[in-house]
Amino acid sequence: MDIYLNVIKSAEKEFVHESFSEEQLVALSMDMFMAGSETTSNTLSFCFLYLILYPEVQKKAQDEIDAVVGKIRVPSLDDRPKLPYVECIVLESLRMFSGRAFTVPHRSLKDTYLNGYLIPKDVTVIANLYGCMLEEDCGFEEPHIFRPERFIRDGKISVPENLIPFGFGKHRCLGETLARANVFLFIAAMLQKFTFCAVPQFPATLEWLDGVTPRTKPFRAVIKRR
Ligand code: HEM
Repeated sequence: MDIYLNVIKSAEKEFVHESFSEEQLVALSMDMFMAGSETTSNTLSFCFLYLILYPEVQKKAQDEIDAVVGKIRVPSLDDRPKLPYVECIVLESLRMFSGRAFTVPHRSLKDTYLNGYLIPKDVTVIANLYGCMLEEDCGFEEPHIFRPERFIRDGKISVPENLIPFGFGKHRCLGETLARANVFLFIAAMLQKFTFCAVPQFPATLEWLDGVTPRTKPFRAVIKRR
């Protein structure tokens, strides 16, 4: 923001591209809020829906948080390397959210061959994230099961190359670091203090809604203080 404002101010002194204007800055700020808030909150909705449906995952994360952080101080980003299971819940939640989506549309700038297929100039190109992360033969074993352990190999976190919840290439999501940190802190802080349980009269289902980004259908939970 500061850099952008400085560039606008310097326009009086030197040539600056016309797209640097206050109007453009407002539009960009809106883009950041829209791209950042809905995606992060919908990832968290999928996360908590799955945690209710998979209580054993929740218990394992709580055991890890209790052992590393304890119950008094709030988890911080410094705890991240010591909470690999929570980190894997973040990855699995991103897979479940983004795996129900497509990337934003792009345009091919010139005739391009990809795996022998011609993609002509000026064609709209959209990557199918569902095909990469949730479809039956996408490379993840039993892709519809919420299984954070799938990312642990020989005791270490190992991320397969088709886990691409933030897209890939030049226009890969620029908010990835912020989003992953936020989702991690939210999950760790919530599970440290609360347990999320299903409500027998209103069983949660994996039905979801399409929109700008995918979201869960509203569901109920009993939240118990630990
Ligand atoms: C869990 C959270 C998030 C997910 C899953 C996510 C996912 C994505 C995906 C899939 C794309 C499209 C990439 C492509 O077309 O190849 C994208 C683009 C983008 N994201 Fe995110 N995003 C998240 C959070 C954020 C946050 C927090 C911000 C900003 C603070 C943000 C800003 C953007 C912007 C500006 C683009 C367009 C990038 C470009 O076209 O160059 N995102 N995001």
